[in-house]
Amino acid sequence: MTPGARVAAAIEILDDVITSAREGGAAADVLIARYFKTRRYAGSKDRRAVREIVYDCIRGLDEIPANGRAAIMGAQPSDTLLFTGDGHAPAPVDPSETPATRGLAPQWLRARLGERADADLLMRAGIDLRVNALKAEPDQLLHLGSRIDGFPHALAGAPADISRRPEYLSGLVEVQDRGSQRIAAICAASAGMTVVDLCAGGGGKALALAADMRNDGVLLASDTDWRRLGELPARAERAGASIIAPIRLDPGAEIEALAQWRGRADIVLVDAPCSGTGTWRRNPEAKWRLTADRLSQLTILQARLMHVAAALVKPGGALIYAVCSLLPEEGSAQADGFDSSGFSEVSRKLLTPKTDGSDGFFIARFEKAC
Ligand SMILES: C[S@@+](CC[C@H](N)C(=O)[O-])C[C@H]1O[C@@H](n2cnc3c(N)ncnc32)[C@H](O)[C@@H]1O
Repeated sequence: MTPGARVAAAIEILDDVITSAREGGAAADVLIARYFKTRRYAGSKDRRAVREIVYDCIRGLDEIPANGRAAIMGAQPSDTLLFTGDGHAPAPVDPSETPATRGLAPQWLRARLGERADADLLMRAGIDLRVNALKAEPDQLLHLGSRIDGFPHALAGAPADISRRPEYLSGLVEVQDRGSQRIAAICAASAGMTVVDLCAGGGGKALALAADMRNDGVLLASDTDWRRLGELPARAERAGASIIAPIRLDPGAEIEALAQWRGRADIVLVDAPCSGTGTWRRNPEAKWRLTADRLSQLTILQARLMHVAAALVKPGGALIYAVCSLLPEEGSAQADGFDSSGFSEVSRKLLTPKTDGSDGFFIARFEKAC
């Protein structure tokens, strides 16, 4: 592909990314893969170059742009020189066209993030691994990454093809951001406990908890997204995690499904559904998908799930609340508003890409009086 053809391809993909962000469609990664599936003439260098243009545009613009051309004109003005109309290059710029504006995120979100609206939120992230303590020790796997101070199971800088490597396929390592590993550490699960991972999704944290429990005890992994939960058994098998019991929930009827565990859990993790503002390094277009309405629905759900979780904790047990968000309404305000009687907050932590090299997370631990 010529440089002009690459930019034209990026424009087409950006048009799709923009429509998809407006309509709640597929993520940018999926759209890029879909685009190239039907364009076999594009080599790996072309794909990489186009992908980079697309992501640089998404990272570099504040509000959702009018279209792909405006995105390139705003974020990569030098590429506008390739708008020549020759061959497969984009048509020349029309004087009526306005470039999109550069910036971190839409204005309303920047205002809510306040001082946390930092460029590091959108920097490219490396791949962190969690060494699966059920099967291996970090020192055996230093060829896959380097150790990170303060994260006993983590390796940083894993190769991009990690999911095809034998160490991954045989469950010695999981791909897991160090921030997620910190959440599991704050849970402090250990052998023999009863642990509930209330919002388990595909089980990333549940697998870390199973390793901390040394496969001894009861570990319930529940979620309302049955498809995501359905990924867990195969992942657990690969990791050798034998104590995870998936539980399908229906929204609004979580307590009923978990009734037999009321007041019995040593630890309940609420890895709550959230805006994902802490994961923009990996999904930068999420900044264009979030609306104030969606955010307020999420905060209502988060508060309700903390309430559900509180009912499951036994005297002397703990509730850990976590979100991959840096918005105060999903983090500190939720912790401040949690008023279940008998609980007291024992720690809270904000992880950010800038200070911790992790995705952005808010994590609070509450303990129930004995
Ligand atoms: C941040 S994700 C969890 C990620 C997961 N813990 C992991 O480590 O991979 C939040 C999850 O909450 C789930 N969720 C949404 N509403 C829920 C509800 N009412 N009860 C339980 N889980 C819910 C979503 O389906 C989603 O999987």
